[in-house]
Amino acid sequence: MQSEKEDEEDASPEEYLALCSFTGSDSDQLTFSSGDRLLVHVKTSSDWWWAELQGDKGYAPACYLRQGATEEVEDASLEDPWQDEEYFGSYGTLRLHLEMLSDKSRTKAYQQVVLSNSASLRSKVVMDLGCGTGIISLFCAQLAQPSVVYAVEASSMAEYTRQLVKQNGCEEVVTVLQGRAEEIELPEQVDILVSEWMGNCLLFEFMVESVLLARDRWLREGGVMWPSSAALTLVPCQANSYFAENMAFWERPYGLDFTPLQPLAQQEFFTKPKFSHLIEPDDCLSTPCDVIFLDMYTLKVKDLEEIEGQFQFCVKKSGFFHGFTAWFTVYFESLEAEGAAVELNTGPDSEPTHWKQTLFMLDRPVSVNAGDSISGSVLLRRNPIWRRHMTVTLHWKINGNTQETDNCQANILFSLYT
Ligand SMILES: N=C(N)NCC[C@H]1O[C@@H](n2cnc3c(N)ncnc32)[C@H](O)[C@@H]1O
Repeated sequence: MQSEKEDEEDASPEEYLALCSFTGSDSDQLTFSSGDRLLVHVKTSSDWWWAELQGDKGYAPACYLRQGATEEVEDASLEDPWQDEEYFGSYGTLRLHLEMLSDKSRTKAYQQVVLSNSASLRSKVVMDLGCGTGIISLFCAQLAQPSVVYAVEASSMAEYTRQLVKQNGCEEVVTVLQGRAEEIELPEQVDILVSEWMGNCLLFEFMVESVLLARDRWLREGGVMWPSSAALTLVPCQANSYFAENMAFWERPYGLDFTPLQPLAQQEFFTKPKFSHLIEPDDCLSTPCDVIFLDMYTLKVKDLEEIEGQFQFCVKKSGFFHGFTAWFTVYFESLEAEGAAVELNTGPDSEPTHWKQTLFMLDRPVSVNAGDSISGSVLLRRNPIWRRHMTVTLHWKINGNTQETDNCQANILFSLYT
């Protein structure tokens, strides 16, 4: 591999600054510290570059590198690391709100939460964080009798939300406040903090940070968080059609041999997550398992920097191990002592949601047999500069139960940003 890269290397490599430390997870990945200056020889893909540090060469994650001198990094901090203009700009138009409102599983789950707790919501003070068009606040006013709902929305959608509240006769109960939840002032503490904050792989967008800051500032002692907890679920899976469409395709297109393009296809298509993947239950090679659990009462903002979960899967049927699929479930505890929780499960056994699932492909498929074990860990690491982004690193190892399965292991790193 190194020799291939060497003859691809351009004459004038570019100098990049490491914005944070990275530990390479196998022989062809570089390890470097924040502040190191790397020479980038080949930008092999949008996510991985072939670089050099003090004579060592290997792949480096592009999102960790920034071109130019140190003062540029200070400039980076002057740029908005939350990219709020773009982020809240996107929520100022209807496209994303239409997608969320059209998602019946998601929206009806919140409606069910309000409905099944309507008696206990009487006279309560509610905060709907990131209310968007105000749908959850309108459910509260329509299906229960809270004393007030503070509907907080940072984007320009807030002015329309006010109109919707009036249009639906809820202005007595619902007060719309435009601003970031962590910056606005409320006249009182709240009994319930409800929010629909989940992004791809649960955490992408990191709106959850705003929810935690608002919890610490506005949720009264003994108040309720909706969702109350969240779980990220993982399963090793086959992805035959995705693999066929993006890799096998190059075997004999129109009777020609295009296989020299397969390494390019692997880099271009399989080194980034596939959002909105719909896994068939049959594609699961094992029983899915929750690898990360978040308690919304105890979770702290600093915990979000790195969240790690372990897994151990027993392969239940032979097939091709193409990758891992991830999804999440959030739970809404009942306001009544013995009441049943409501859950919103975005996995393959539930009605599809707009999040669907996320597929992480291996560099190359491994054939596995029933009884083999796939163990390892998943690490969600928040981007130290771009605060709505994160990387997902999957370390995995196969212990074959039979001679046929070659015992192998690898680590794959993915960057989650649009
Ligand atoms: N992944 C999601 N559920 N995104 C929903 C995001 C909704 O919450 C709004 N929002 C996100 N963060 C905040 C915040 N800190 N303060 C107020 N509104 C917010 C955003 O404008 C959009 O209407």
